[in-house]
Amino acid sequence: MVVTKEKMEAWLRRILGVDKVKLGLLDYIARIPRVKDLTDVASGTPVLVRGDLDCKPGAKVGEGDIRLRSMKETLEIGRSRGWIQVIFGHIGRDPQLSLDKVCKRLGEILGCEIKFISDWFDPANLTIRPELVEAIKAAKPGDFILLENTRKYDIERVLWKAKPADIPNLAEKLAKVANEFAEKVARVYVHEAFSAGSLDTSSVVVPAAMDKVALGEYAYGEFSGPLADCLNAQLVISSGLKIDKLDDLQAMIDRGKIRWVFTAGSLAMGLIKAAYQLEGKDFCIGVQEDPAHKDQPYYIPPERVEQAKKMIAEGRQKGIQFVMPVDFVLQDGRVASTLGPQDQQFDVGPATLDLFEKKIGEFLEWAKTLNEPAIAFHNGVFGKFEDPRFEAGTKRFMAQLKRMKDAGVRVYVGGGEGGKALELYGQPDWVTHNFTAGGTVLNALGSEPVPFLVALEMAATKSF
Ligand SMILES: Nc1ncnc2c1ncn2[C@@H]1O[C@H](COP(=O)(O)OP(=O)(O)OP(=O)(O)O)[C@@H](O)[C@H]1O
Ligand SMILES: O=C(O)[C@H](O)COP(=O)(O)O
Repeated sequence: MVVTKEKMEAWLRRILGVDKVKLGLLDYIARIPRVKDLTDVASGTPVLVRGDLDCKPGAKVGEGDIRLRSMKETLEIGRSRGWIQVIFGHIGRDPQLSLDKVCKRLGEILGCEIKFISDWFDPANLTIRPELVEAIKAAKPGDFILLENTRKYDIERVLWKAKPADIPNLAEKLAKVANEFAEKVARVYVHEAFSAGSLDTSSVVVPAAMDKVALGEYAYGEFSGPLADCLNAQLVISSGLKIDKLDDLQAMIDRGKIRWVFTAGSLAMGLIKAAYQLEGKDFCIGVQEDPAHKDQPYYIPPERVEQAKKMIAEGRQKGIQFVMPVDFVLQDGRVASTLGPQDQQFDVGPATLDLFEKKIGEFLEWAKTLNEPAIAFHNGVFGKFEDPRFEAGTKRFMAQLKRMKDAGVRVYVGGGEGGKALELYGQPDWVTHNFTAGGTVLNALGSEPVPFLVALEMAATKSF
């Protein structure tokens, strides 16, 4: 389908959330076909696969390549059907980063040579280079081609900071890019990049021009299995650096199942301040509330404290327990239960961990009263854990995940930094499932839809 500028404007309004459609995660999953459903795509057909390539393969297969292995089932389905699969995707945020090592490792996983195209796009004319067109022509059924880092080209990143007012300017260029892919690369598109939650052109624009789209088997399995289960979590541990995770927490609470909220990390300071203010008192959160730090990721503006107050007040009325830190490790390593205006917290203190352990015990008692296993979702880290001075909170709490799992709770870790912490301080079997993505998981459970699901749903239902 050729995408006009007007169609692309409508498409971008949905992608950027200007036009909203109220769909839940399960609606998206029901409306998007799976790769298994593409039974009428003939052998020899080129198929674009948006891959989960953002990883650092270690010395041998199995090391640092879980995202590549997660694509195997989908790629094998395509190979068995004789498709010519053109895999593309990003690595990191630096446009200079190369996928050459990823290409080699993917070849090892699939047991074949993968043709690597290092320069496949002409950014001056927004066209696909002849090298790629020739490579597709020369490919045999079942072959794989892998394209260099999509973020090498500026057009991949134009939507990251786009505002609604930019849509008319961007629509023509992005329509051209989508049409180039459909004309010169493939008209069938498979998304097997569970972690690609950003507004990359490859995953949120290219599907617009495709005749057929589908979700890969791994992505489908993650959404319809563990993520669908997390929608019913009764306990959430919301931690990390940035206060905007409050929106996601609110969305989880609004779904109505949450009964216990544990919070830690720098974002918890906003909730602590809010809880004090609800009692007519105040609590200094140090530099995190100092407007001189307003450009820092840990800054908590007054409106976020107001938002937290409303969340706590309404939540308590519904019977939700909010469990918050009571002591902190400060910038110089001091442990304190209060902060001065120049202080910054970088970890929770030992009294907090004692409190959290006691409260997990209470949760487990409460969970025994349910007719089915309880569900817990853990996101983020309790402090700046990469620095050994501030790792104790994140490290010690990992044992509570195991404790819950051992007691029969289904325990999920939302990838990202929390997932890294589990790998560092725990064992994979301490939890029911550790997601291979952070941002996508929070989007799926939180306040904003997953951008690539919005794109795939529009492309599948031709509703734009
Ligand atoms: N006081 C703090 N509390 C929590 N994290 C902090 C703090 N200070 C610095 N950080 C750092 O911020 C990062 C975590 O931030 P954040 O939770 O926003 O990350 P994320 O990548 O979104 O994580 P996730 O994907 O698990 O949600 C970690 O690298 C952590 O070390
Ligand atoms: O590592 C990730 O979480 C994904 O590859 C997404 O990366 P991004 O946050 O750079 O879009």
